[in-house]
Amino acid sequence: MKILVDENMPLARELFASFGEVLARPGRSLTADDVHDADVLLVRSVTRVDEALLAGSRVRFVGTATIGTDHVDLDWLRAQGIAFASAPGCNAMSVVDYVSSALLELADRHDFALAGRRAGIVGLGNVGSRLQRRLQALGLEVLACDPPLADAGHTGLVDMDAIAGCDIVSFHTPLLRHGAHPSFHLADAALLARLKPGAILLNTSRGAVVDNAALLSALERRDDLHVVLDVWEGEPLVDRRLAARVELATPHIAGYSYDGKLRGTWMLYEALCAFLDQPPTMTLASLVPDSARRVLDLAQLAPRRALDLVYATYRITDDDTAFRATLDQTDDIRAAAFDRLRKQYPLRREFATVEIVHGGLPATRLPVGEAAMLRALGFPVAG
Ligand SMILES: NC(=O)c1ccc[n+]([C@@H]2O[C@H](COP(=O)([O-])OP(=O)(O)OC[C@H]3O[C@@H](n4cnc5c(N)ncnc54)[C@H](O)[C@@H]3O)[C@@H](O)[C@H]2O)c1
Ligand SMILES: O=C(O)[C@H](O)[C@H](O)COP(=O)(O)O
Repeated sequence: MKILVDENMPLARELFASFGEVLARPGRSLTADDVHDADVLLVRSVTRVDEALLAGSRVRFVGTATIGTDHVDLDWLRAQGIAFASAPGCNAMSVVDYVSSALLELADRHDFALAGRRAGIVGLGNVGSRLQRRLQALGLEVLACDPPLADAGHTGLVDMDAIAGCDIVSFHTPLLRHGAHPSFHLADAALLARLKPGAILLNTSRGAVVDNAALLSALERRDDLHVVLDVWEGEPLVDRRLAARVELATPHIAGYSYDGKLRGTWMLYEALCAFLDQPPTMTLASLVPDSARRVLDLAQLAPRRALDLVYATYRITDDDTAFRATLDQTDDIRAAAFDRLRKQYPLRREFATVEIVHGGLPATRLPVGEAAMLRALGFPVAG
């Protein structure tokens, strides 16, 4: 059996070699020629999977090691009887860690407290629901808008009018161009105009959920919005005028924790085992190498504010700085740099996996306030 995988998928050889020959290729430039004699195709979000790629090929199973599936023509796969699997929730905590870091950074920069602010989450699925819990733990009031969930009878949700009036608005919907609740350009000129002065807008979903041209024109007219963008219309080529006006700009790496990427590959391994009716012979925990272990030593941190605790683990400003350094290059070089930053992304562990110690020893009997702060941020603290 021939298994073609995106080269940006950690531990794919280790996981799939028992099924057959594993070939790794750059996902963005995969062609029908690369794919035609593969039996299994495993991609990430940068490969458009449709009739043009697969017609006439041997592929019987397609997996995407991502949450989003907007790059896959699911109807066509279904019509062809090609099995499909994605990785729902694989990197949701990574996005929550990213958004937490962004908000703590902006609160520090502009000297305001997050507690007591009102956050509006658009899309209360795997990411949104986990983010809701994190923000509530940090003392924010959280409203959520999710019309498909409301249609299904979920209560306590609000509409976009209520979201527009929040201090923080964060998008976590799939990119849907059709259907009852399309999300394409959900943040359009009208919604952007309704955001209150000082509002924080974050998009970590898909670039086109926010109308990028409308956002640029809003930011050219008003300087009272704080914007954090991880996803962009036209990736890998980003509008640099927009990037220049955004406070934190990153190259689609919110979900790029090591845990999130590995979990994505793992979920496809489980799905392929089920498809082939074979029991899994490995465990996810056994795949994490010792070199990926990350320790946060509280004795080496002073002061120990929430931002310091987070930055000892993940510093969003490093991603922002590295991305901005590429923006004055020619279009070709910038687009290549967007993909290179993602391919060579430094190892980042999710807060929940970091070992908390004090002076090298397991951290027991932490001051109550400190333990509560660590817990609210998602670090593994007992109690
Ligand atoms: N930047 C990144 O690295 C990164 C990482 C993970 C996910 N994502 C993106 O974030 C999206 C959300 O991830 P998820 O795991 O929470 O997905 P999910 O499918 O678990 O949840 C999406 C939620 O959005 C809701 N929704 C759908 N249309 C809506 C609309 N028009 N308005 C409001 N809500 C709507 C759905 O009902 C669902 O509850 C993914 O589809 C993916 O595109 C990006
Ligand atoms: O949908 C997802 O899971 C995320 O957007 C994911 O982080 C995308 O990463 P990529 O597939 O582009 O490597």
